[in-house]
Amino acid sequence: MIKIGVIGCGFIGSQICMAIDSGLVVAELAGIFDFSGEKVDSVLRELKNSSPKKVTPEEMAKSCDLVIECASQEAVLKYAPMILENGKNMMILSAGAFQNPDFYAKIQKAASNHNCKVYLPSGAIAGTDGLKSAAIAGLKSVTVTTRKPISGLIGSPYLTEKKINLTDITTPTLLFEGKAADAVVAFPKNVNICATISLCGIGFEKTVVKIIADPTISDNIHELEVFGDFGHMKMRIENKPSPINPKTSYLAALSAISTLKRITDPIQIGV
Ligand SMILES: NC(=O)C1=CN([C@@H]2O[C@H](COP(=O)(O)OP(=O)(O)OC[C@H]3O[C@@H](n4cnc5c(N)ncnc54)[C@H](OP(=O)(O)O)[C@@H]3O)[C@@H](O)[C@H]2O)C=CC1
Ligand SMILES: O=C([O-])CC(=O)C(=O)O
Repeated sequence: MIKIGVIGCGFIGSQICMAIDSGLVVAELAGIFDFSGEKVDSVLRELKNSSPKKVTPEEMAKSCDLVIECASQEAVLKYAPMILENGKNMMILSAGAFQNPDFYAKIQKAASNHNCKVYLPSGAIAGTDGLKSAAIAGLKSVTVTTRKPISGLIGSPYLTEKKINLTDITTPTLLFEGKAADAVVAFPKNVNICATISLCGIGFEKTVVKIIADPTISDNIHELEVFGDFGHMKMRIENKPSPINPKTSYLAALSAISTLKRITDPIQIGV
């Protein structure tokens, strides 16, 4: 059975651990890690059938077959090269780390040299299948518009930098419009989806991102609009936020679990 290590025991990490523990994903939960010992202990208390070890990412890189990052872009930068150089596969949720082209190239080289795979789930969006197919023929434009309630945007570095006080916002307000490369740095915990879209489509420099703070909604709403030789595509998704981390949509955790099932299931269905 494939041995899994999980870095990050917040919303997505805990959902992944529970999916393995319940048998929904047939794998061994071998190791878990988080900055916070309390979050690790909280996951351990929930588990009924698994007894993962509390280990460091360095130890996971030796003892696990697949390490799942569901922590932060910093965690990807810090641990992904080392894990791949140990010949271990990875799943990465904090896809915004790939906005740095040198880092992307480093990861590509490490995975290729060590014969391992890096899986990026579609996360909190839909439409990556169509976008990837459309990109083969050439794309004219890709635009992502993200609307989040105030609670889902708190703490973003861009707000501090621009001295934007979210409590002053009483109507839907465009906070950011620019390229995906800047969006994933300005809102590192909010628009990792834009990194995934960039990688499937026309890249971080050409993908246009709009981020709207909307005090009138309770869902995380993402819209994708693509023009290209294939035609025109529109996708809109209204995501329920996680009850424990309102920045993150429930679908992001489900997508990670679905990707894990695709990796571990002997029968592959669909894309
Ligand atoms: N690809 C996609 O579509 C999506 C990606 N995401 C991204 O996935 C990641 C996980 O999301 P979620 O579970 O909701 O996040 P949470 O904040 O709920 O959990 C992340 C946990 O990882 C910890 N952590 C962060 N950095 C490190 C590190 N370097 N080493 C060890 N632990 C670390 C955090 O600690 P602390 O709180 O102390 O920082 C926290 O306990 C985030 O980066 C998020 O932005 C989320 C939604 C969609
Ligand atoms: O979960 C979401 O709605 C999107 C998100 O936070 C991200 O892409 O980082």
